[in-house]
Formats: sequence, structure tokens, C-alpha cells
Amino acid sequence: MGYAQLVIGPAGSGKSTYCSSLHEHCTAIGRSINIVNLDPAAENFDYPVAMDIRELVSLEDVMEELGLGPNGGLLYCMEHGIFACDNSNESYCTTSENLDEWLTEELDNYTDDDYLVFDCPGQIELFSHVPVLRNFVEHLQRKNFKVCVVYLLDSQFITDVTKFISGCIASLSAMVQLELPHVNILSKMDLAPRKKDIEDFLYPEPQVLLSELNQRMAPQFAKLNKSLIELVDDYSMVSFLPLDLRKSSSMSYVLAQIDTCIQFGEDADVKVKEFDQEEDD
Ligand SMILES: Nc1nc2c(ncn2[C@@H]2O[C@H](COP(=O)(O)OP(=O)(O)OP(=O)(O)O)[C@@H](O)[C@H]2O)c(=O)[nH]1
Ligand SMILES: [Mg+2]
Repeated sequence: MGYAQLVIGPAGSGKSTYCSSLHEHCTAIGRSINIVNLDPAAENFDYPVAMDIRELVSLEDVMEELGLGPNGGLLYCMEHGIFACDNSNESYCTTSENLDEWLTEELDNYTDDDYLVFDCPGQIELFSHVPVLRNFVEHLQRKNFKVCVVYLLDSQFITDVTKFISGCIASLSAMVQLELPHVNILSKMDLAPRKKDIEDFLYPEPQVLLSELNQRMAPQFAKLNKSLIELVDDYSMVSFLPLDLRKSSSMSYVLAQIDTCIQFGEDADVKVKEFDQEEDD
């Protein structure tokens, strides 16, 4: 049994920075963690890259051969490239292995209790309507990994209720698409506005959000606003954990919540309890 975080969120929401801070935090507390780059477009890393999707497909070659731009090229890499590289003669495949073979080979380097963190690209299409991440997660689950989605939303979104709702809806798409344990994080809390304003958005009252949304939008949107807020409320997902990378206590808290979602460390707890029990006897 392995453990994995799939780190997703809109472009620039702080995913790669979160991964590198998490690596730093875990190194400091003596905990083993492996960060995997799943972004074919990434070039610079602040963390040691344990596995790299760029070994499987080349974004530059996809763009050149298929005449695609950077976003279309990236989606093609993720949607077709990584699944198609099975001895096909496409020259953008940088290896003759398919995703399953590549993952199997790479995961062989890890033992049962290893913890992997996947740093994903920021194109929201990847988790809103194309099945690529879902397929990827299914591969991981077949390899016996417990996976949690970590969705990052930039705290700047909470200065504006319309942006906040669009961020929530994107997170909801990921929940529906991926059907995995899911933790929402409000990133870049060092840049967040007044503390009072933040708290309103961490566990917001649906009625407060609705009235703010109605104030911002023309009257003809009132019915749509109500439905949107009801939808978000029904999934009871409008709750965010704030993450301030300046404080290690903030990272510890977020990590503990994610670990609980994937039951990481529970086996170890059981062992300690059993041992205590025997001693008492
Ligand atoms: N002040 C502050 N800036 C941050 C924080 N996290 C990330 N940033 C900045 O936000 C920008 C984007 O961060 P990244 O970590 O590259 O974001 P990303 O989600 O990986 O971006 P993509 O992979 O391009 O989607 C960079 O300039 C970071 O330095 C934070 O906690 N505080
Ligand atoms: Mg990134």
C-alpha cells in the first residue's frame, strides 16, 4: 500500500511551491516524501524530482509535430501522449514504454509505505472535463495507492465573491470527475487581505455568499446565483484550509488533514497501541 497526493488547482495557484515547501517541511521533520513532476511544461524545480513525466513525452515535439500551441500541446501530451507511448512510432514519445509500464518500473523504486506527491499542470481542463487525471489515478489505484486530491486556490480569489465561486465550482468539477478524498486549500495566505475577510470565506455561510453575489451581479442572475450557491452547499465542499508557508505549524496542520484522508500513519498507530496493550498485560 502506497500513499499519494494529487496536487491540482488553477494555473499559478502555488502547486509547485506547495510541493517544494512540503518537501522541505518533511525533510526537516525526518519524514520521507517523493515529489513527482506531472507537468510536461515544467522546467525549473525547487524540489528533487523523484519521477518526471517528461521522460515519457516531449511537449516541444508535440507542439512542433502537431502544430499546437502551449495549452493545446500540453492537453494533447496528457490526454494522448502519455497513454499512447506504447511502441508507437510517434517521435514525440521519448520512450517506447506506455504509462502503465513506465509507472510500474518507476514505482518499483519505492516500498509499500512510500508517500508520493504529484505536482500537476495548471490547465483546469485536466480535472474539469477530460478524463486524463482520472485514468492516471486509476493506474495508481491498481498499484495499490491511496490517493487524495489536494486542490489549491489562491487566497487572492477571496477578495472577490464571483472569483471565489468560480474557484469553488472548478474544485467541485474535480471532486465529481475524480471521486477521491478531497482537501481544499487556500494558498498564499501571506498575501491574503484582512483576517476578518478571510474567515468569512474559510467556512462561508451560503446565505451570506448569495447576498454578496446578488449585490455584484445584475438582477436577472438572481435565480442562477441561488442555484449555484445551493449546488456548492449541497456538496458541502465550500470549506478551505488556509496555508501560510511562512509557518511550519500551518503546513503541519494541512498535512495532518491530508494524512487522515488517506489513512496514512494509521497502521503505525495500531502497531503502537497493540504493543502498549501487550506491555500492560
Ligand atoms: N507570496 C507567496 N507567493 C507564492 C506562494 N506560493 C506560490 N507563490 C508564487 O506564485 C507564483 C506561482 O507559483 P507556482 O508554485 O509556480 O504555481 P503553480 O500552481 O505550480 O503554477 P502552474 O504550474 O504554472 O500552474 C510564483 O511566483 C510563486 O513564487 C505563497 O505561499 N506566497
Ligand atoms: Mg507548477
